[in-house]
Amino acid sequence: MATIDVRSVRKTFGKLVALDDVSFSVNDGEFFCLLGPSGAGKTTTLKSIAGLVQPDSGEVWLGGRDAGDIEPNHRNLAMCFESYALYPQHNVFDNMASPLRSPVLRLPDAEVRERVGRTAEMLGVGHLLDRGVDQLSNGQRQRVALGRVLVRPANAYLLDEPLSHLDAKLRTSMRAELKRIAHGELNTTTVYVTHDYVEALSLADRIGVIKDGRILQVGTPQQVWDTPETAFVAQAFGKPRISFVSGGLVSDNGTIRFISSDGAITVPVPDLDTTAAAAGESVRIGIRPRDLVLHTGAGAQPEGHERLDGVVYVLEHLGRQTEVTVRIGESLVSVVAPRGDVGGLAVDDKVSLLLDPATVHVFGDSDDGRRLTR
Ligand SMILES: Nc1ncnc2c1ncn2[C@@H]1O[C@H](COP(=O)(O)OP(=O)(O)OP(=O)(O)O)[C@@H](O)[C@H]1O
Repeated sequence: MATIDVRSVRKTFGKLVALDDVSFSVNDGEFFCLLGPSGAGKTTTLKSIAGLVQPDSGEVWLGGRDAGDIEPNHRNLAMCFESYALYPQHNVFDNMASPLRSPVLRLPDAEVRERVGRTAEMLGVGHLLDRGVDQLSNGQRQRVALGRVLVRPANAYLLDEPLSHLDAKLRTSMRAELKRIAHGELNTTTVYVTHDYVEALSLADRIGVIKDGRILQVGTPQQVWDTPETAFVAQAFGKPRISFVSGGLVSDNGTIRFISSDGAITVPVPDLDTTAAAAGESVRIGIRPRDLVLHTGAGAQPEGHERLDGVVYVLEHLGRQTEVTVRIGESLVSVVAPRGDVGGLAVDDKVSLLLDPATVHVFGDSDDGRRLTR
């Protein structure tokens, strides 16, 4: 069983705490994405699993065995780190075959041919095996580099931003292929490091969100999107980003409402976790731009929706849609609207936003503020 258990791992470099009590488990065959900003500790976590970094404390278990007892080159993990190079003087076949011919594996020629052929087909470079790597496009080169990792028989793959050097278009197409491979032919435990939330949402079975060396949340893409545990996790997903408004909770005839600090925004909070928060508490609410509807006067207001009145602050066209940032009192709240709906709009025009209170996220009033809605 190629399970990976990271248990309370702490790693410091001098005074810097790179990993602070990091724990998570990856199931056999699972595709696990570690998502976080630069410097969060993603690579250090991967290197701790690989045995290339020695934790100060805590343990890594592989397949139910304490990896502290297993030398790094006996852990049977295939890794690809951000900066990998191909051998420019060799063709695609030899580049992909080299890990299999290494002293650790030394597979027989027939098996090398079979594995390289199969992996190259899987990555769409089967027709390029005889080609020199200096005659490949960037995207083809990236596939070959990934192929060098995936060709190896391994208990798990550790992939560190394997698509980061590709331009946006190639990234999107490689992401789609990786998704197909990860959930089809690959079927091997994988830890995939990225700072790109779209990559994590589209590839992962589960995502671990890491910041400042701490795991903030582990969950399926649906879970981290629907019920982010902290304000930081909420703003790590989605573009445009979730809008935050600070204020407090008040009791109003038995229901709890949120009121912004300047009193300009007030919405009921039907899903408040009353064991965690009560009236009088300072909080911030998060509203995702796609959970709002822009209302410009025409048409009836849907039942159960709150209406927030404001003025257009910024209009930004995103192809067929437009991000409209609306100023409501002192708060800025974004909404994404079909471009056709904003045709005549200009800065300072009066608009309303319609909001279903069930979509409002409530957090404690700081970046680390915990989720207070169920
Ligand atoms: N060998 C080292 N010596 C000193 N500090 C290090 C070392 N390796 C990592 N760090 C520091 O530890 C922290 C975590 O680094 P790490 O490379 O794990 O982050 P990351 O999330 O992978 O970032 P990025 O996305 O930029 O690669 C950073 O502050 C980094 O500067």
